[in-house]
Amino acid sequence: MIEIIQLTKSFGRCKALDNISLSMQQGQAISLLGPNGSGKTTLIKSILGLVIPEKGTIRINGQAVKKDWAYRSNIGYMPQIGRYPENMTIEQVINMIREIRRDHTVYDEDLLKGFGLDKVRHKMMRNLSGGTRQKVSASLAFLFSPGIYILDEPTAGLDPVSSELLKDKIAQELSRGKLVLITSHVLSDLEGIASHIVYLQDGRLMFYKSVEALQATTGEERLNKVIARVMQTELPASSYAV
Ligand SMILES: Nc1ncnc2c1ncn2[C@@H]1O[C@H](COP(=O)(O)OP(=O)(O)OP(=O)(O)O)[C@@H](O)[C@H]1O
Repeated sequence: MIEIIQLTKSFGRCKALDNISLSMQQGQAISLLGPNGSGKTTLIKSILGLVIPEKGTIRINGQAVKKDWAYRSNIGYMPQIGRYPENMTIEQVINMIREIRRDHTVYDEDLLKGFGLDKVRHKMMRNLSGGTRQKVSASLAFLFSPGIYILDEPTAGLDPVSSELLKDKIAQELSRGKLVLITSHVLSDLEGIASHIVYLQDGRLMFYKSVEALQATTGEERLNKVIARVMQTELPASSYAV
């Protein structure tokens, strides 16, 4: 469970997050949406402790995250752009991460094998295509079966078959009661996965609602139509809440 209470983060005069409060539960797939620069990555990085907010509280499973980084071992993070030592092979990178996470002895290698990375494990990271690099990032995020997944544009650069494989894996983890926080500008990629939508704009929370509720109020079925309809409508302040 992730609780965010009155979170504010500024970069100079730019308020990247403005008094954000959210509560996300296990078994939910929360899709973080909003235009470029609306604060999505800043919110994700705040949860991961990679950005330090000037105000507010973040609690993971009831524990405030300030200064205690142990909580991060329960989060599988797939960054927008994965950065790895370029002179290492895929296998060396995976082994290095396994070594860092020595506490784990059981691995979820579904994606690693499904993407066929075991067959190209001797390839140098510097020689990988963008999509293969994404596959490495996805495989690492899922390797330790965490309780929480934070996936930043996970399907960007993946071919359709790999994208479906990843979506199936996300659905499987959701059925096991995991919490998934996911950003994507491709709404069709979130179809059938997202249970809730968080919409940010200029660092502010515009709304946080279940997909079911949004479908009911807009009368639309498909996610891109739902969001388009919501954005056309002037939302009253009362509908911003969960
Ligand atoms: N390290 C930083 N230094 C200065 N400004 C930053 C920094 N990181 C983010 N910002 C600013 O904070 C705002 C929110 O950025 P953020 O990356 O969170 O947006 P986003 O919603 O993830 O965008 P995108 O959809 O393009 O990935 C932007 O105005 C951005 O320029």
